Amino acid sequence: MSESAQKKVQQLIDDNGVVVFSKSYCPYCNNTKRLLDGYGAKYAHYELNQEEDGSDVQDALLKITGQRTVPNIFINKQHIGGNSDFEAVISKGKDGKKVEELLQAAGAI
Ligand SMILES: N[C@@H](CCC(=O)N[C@@H](CS)C(=O)NCC(=O)O)C(=O)O
Repeated sequence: MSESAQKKVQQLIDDNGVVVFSKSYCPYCNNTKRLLDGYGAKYAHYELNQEEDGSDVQDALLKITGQRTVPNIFINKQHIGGNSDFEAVISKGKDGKKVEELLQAAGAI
């Protein structure tokens, strides 16, 4: 597992209020982006199928989050999970906060 890929992942998480590790052809990823767009949220996305280090980054994500599938979503440096996890946050909130509050705290809206 590449140490630089792990650093890349951490940097993207640290530098962006919301980050979506994604694959451009993935319908779940597109749904997550559509939902974020619906809130008018700013987010970074890293398309693993379009980056040379995409498979190293995917391995790093597995190590860091225990999740290999995309989308792999972080809000305010907190791991959210995949699209279905994000949908659950939208309907139920997380740690007593609504999704809008989480996005606001992240500086995304
Ligand atoms: N339940 C997951 C499903 C995500 C999923 O199945 N993503 C596919 C791509 S569309 C995936 O990551 N496949 C493995 C891979 O691309 O390495 C979610 O809601 O995010």
